[in-house]
Amino acid sequence: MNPTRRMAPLLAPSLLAADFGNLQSETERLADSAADWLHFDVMDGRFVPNISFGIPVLQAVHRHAKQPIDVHLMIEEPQNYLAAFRDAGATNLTVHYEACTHLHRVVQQIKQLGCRAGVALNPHTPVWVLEDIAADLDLVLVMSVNPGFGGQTFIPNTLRKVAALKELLVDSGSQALIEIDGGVTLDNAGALVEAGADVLVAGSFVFNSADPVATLAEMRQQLTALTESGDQD
Ligand SMILES: O=C(CO)[C@H](O)[C@H](O)COP(=O)(O)O
Repeated sequence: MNPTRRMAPLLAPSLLAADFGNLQSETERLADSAADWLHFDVMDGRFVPNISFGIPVLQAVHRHAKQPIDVHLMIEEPQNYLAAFRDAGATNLTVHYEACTHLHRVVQQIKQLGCRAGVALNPHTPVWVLEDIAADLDLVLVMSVNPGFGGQTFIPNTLRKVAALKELLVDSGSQALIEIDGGVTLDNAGALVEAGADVLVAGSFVFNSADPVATLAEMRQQLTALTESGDQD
């Protein structure tokens, strides 16, 4: 086996782009899809200029979900809500670097709750800020749009950033997964995986398509083919 080969990425459709009037059926139809995680975007109108949904909605989604729920907290003072989100069904809890003065403490709190600990970086935040905490992380979420809204255009600099992050994680001996969030489509997914992405979040591309389950299957098929062809190198 080629030691540098890429694994097919995990797929995490973002429920931000789902039909909120039918969240039960939206969640249930993903149950047997190619989705590995369900991505759940929490926005507070303070850290980001938009409000989405919170703890009671996560509880409701969790009742109908088969996949682990990947909770992305785009909120200020996330440390005050971690246990509530864990109790509501979060498997992964990702907080923003830019929202945490005491990031190390918050990461330890997430781990003590038994969740995977993730840290998200806004597009302007360089990856080197994670140098001294990388080894403690399970997940680094790279925002490839400015957080707050679905349906935005992918920021191309993300590719360079993912490659730099991959190098930092390897140098730190960190096993953290690299997750990309914002504007992900089949046009950029392959390049992201080549750069080092392990998890792809996709909202509009999946839910605005005619058949979200078929779109996820197509993503899975194309990205698996890409990673398998890398095996022959
Ligand atoms: O975190 C987010 C916005 O802050 C969304 O998860 C992200 O934008 C995914 O949506 P889309 O694929 O439509 O860009």
